[in-house]
Amino acid sequence: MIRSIETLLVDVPTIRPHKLSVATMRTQTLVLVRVFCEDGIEGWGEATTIGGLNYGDESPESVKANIDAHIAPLVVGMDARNVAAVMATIRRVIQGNRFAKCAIETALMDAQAKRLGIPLSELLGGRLRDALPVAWTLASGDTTKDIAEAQDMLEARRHRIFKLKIGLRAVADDVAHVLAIKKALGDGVSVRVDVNQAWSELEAVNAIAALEAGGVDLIEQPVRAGNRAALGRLAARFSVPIMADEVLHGPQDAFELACRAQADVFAVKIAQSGGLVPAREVGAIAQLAGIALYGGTMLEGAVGTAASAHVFSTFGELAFGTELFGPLLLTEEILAEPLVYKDFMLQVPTGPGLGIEIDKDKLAALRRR
Ligand SMILES: O=C(O)C[C@H]1C=CC(=O)O1
Ligand SMILES: [Mn+2]
Repeated sequence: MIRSIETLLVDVPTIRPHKLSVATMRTQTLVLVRVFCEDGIEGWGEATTIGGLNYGDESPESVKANIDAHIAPLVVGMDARNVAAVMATIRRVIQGNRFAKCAIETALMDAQAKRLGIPLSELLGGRLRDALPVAWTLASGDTTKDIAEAQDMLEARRHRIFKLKIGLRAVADDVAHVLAIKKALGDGVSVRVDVNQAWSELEAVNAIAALEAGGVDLIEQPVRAGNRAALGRLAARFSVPIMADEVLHGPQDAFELACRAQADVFAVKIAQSGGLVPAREVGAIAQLAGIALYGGTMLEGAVGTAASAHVFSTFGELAFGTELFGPLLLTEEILAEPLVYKDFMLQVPTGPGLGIEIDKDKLAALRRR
């Protein structure tokens, strides 16, 4: 039985300012959810977003308030061992709130997998890989600093895929910034851009032509999420793959984008999808439609990152790798044993549940009062 649900906000400074077209992050607010079950087992989930309400339509505070006031009272007392039934009730009764739903589903699945003594990935059909390629995002706002940062990552064998955050400056300046980085890093390194919806279709046409010619190998959400037709026209026009991110809020969007061939690649995010099972469904739709997969992040900490890793480990095809570097952007570690990043990959945890152990003293010291 689900005995109680606790929600925590944890503000952690980032290692440097992280500049997106929609926000400059200096701290990240982790939204953590802990489900206590009658049998003594507890599960953890996460509903972290980016930049308050700058990125998505749920904020850390709204997630906490809505879980505390609406979701927890709905499910306390239900059978914790029947995760599907609990989630079906939540999805029937609660509108929207995809991040909150994801955190609850993660915590319930963490608890259930611990109960069964298996890694969470095995509740989702089973893993096909034990390690995932991990991109790093260059977003210091400064070309020279970004190049130096990328070179350090290459040398440390931590990342060899780089995603550049653009869309804040004039288009020509952004293009020059990207091409300078691509030139400095060379052919063996994958350079991609994430525009976070900042361009008009016309700006996108001109910029993508230059980026494609310069060897950039992926263009993420160049135009606003509401303009799916423009995304589809860009996907048809260019050979460099166009990736859907903000437009993709779960299986229904995945289905519609796939039907209209409006993206070449899906950035699958567990929270944006509304949970771990819906994220698996987004992956299944992509695979049926011949759309390539990328494992995305909302810059979650260790809990959401581990949960994402379990989901992405079940994907048969993951052509563009992942960007599960969230914990590495933070100045504080909240796990007793950090997640393992080595040889350009994140190791998918192998222990029961999420396979992580929270440092509770650390959390107690960091949580918002
Ligand atoms: O993809 C996004 O839009 C959000 C996020 C992912 C990596 C990063 O730096 O920001
Ligand atoms: Mn993105």
